Amino acid sequence: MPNFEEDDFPSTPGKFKIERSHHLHHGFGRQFSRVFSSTSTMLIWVLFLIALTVSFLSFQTTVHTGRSYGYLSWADRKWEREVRVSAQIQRPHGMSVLVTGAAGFVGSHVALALKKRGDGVVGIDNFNDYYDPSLKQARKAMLKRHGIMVVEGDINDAKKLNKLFDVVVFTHVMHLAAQAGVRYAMENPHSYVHSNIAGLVTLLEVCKSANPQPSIVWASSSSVYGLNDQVPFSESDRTDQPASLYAATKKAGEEITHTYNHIYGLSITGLRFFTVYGPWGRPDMAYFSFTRNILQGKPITVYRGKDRVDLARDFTYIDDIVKGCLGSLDSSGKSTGSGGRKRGPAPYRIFNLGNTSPVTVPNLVGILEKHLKMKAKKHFVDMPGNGDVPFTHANISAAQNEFGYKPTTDLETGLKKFVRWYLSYYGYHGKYVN
Ligand SMILES: O=C(O)[C@H]1O[C@H](OP(=O)(O)OP(=O)(O)OC[C@H]2O[C@@H](n3ccc(=O)[nH]c3=O)[C@H](O)[C@@H]2O)[C@H](O)[C@@H](O)[C@H]1O
Repeated sequence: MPNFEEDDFPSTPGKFKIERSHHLHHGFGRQFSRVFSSTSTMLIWVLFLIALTVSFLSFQTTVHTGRSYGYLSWADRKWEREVRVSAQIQRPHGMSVLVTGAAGFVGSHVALALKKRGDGVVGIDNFNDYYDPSLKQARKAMLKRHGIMVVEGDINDAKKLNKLFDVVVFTHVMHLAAQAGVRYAMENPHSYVHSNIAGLVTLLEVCKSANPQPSIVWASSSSVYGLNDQVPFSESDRTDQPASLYAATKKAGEEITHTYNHIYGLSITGLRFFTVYGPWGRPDMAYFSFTRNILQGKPITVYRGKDRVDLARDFTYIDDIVKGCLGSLDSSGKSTGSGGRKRGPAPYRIFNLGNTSPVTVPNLVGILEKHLKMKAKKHFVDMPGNGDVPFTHANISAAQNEFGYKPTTDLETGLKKFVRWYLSYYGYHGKYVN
């Protein structure tokens, strides 16, 4: 691994540098004022020290980026070669795609689908421990077997992102790295700001300065509809009443990407995913944790809405979502800017990617019981006021018209595939399941 793989980076940009120079100047300043009485001598020494500090810092930067003086270690070269190979396009008119969150659920599926059809793919993921990182490592290993490299790094790390853009001319960015989960936002609000706001801005800054600029497709969320009660949810419906901080950060993402489209000419497509599920899924989601608990004989908590009305979700199978992502990339149109300047208007699009047939949570449990051949121990509780919404239901006609999006997997079929994967992945033979 080259050094920059292990580098720390400030999550508040500039903070580290400011403190460092402050310390240097004050500490040395006090010492020298004792030694030199003449003001002019001291001034010369101060100037000399500033020059020395500046040249030292620029040398450090050179060593880290390996750019300005042609310095490149063997490890850097090997890493760059791996990145280039992973990004190689293997079909006519193919694309080279940077997939953020590539070790995540949707990211790993999209990366694989792109690679399989001959596109170049490089992934980046911070492998955080929001849920079991070993599942992320397993997805990474699976991608590696298919020739896809996943770089370990955070989207707040502009240096690492710039390095990737130096090595590869990315035509597209599929931005799926995010802090997911609706209810966890009450526990750890800052992680949502860190990834979904600050990380997004860092990524957009890098993309806007890239030459040529890539087209960007990114994951928004059905949760932006919040308390909207128009059914089914259309892209033109109200999205200014979020029910969770997660939803609010995704909505903010839609506004932020709009400004980058408007000012810099970046081509932007936001996809509002509706409760995506399937093999290699996220352990924090209901269908996944219910499966685990049912198999372990543990109770599950089923939330109920006002007046004991069942909650419902427009559960959408991963393969349908992948088709929607690829369709969005293929139809995204080009960014128009270069060198950080807009040259003309670029596409700005938002699409729902749902299944168009909501299913209640008790029905979801019933399907799982059938596939697992086991009964769930259900505890019904009133929906806590923690960001949940009573139902979701997508109108998908915009995506259908634009790139032929048409989901084909119902919940019964999709959960059967999920259960098969779950049992095989966790080696379940009637014993303890992790
Ligand atoms: O579409 C999205 O944009 C979001 O989809 C997903 O959120 P949700 O639709 O809330 O999925 P999920 O947690 O599986 O709960 C499903 C149902 O089970 C109910 N639920 C949940 C947990 C529980 O213990 N009991 C329960 O009844 C719960 O009340 C709900 O009715 C993603 O996680 C999120 O990251 C985001 O992408």
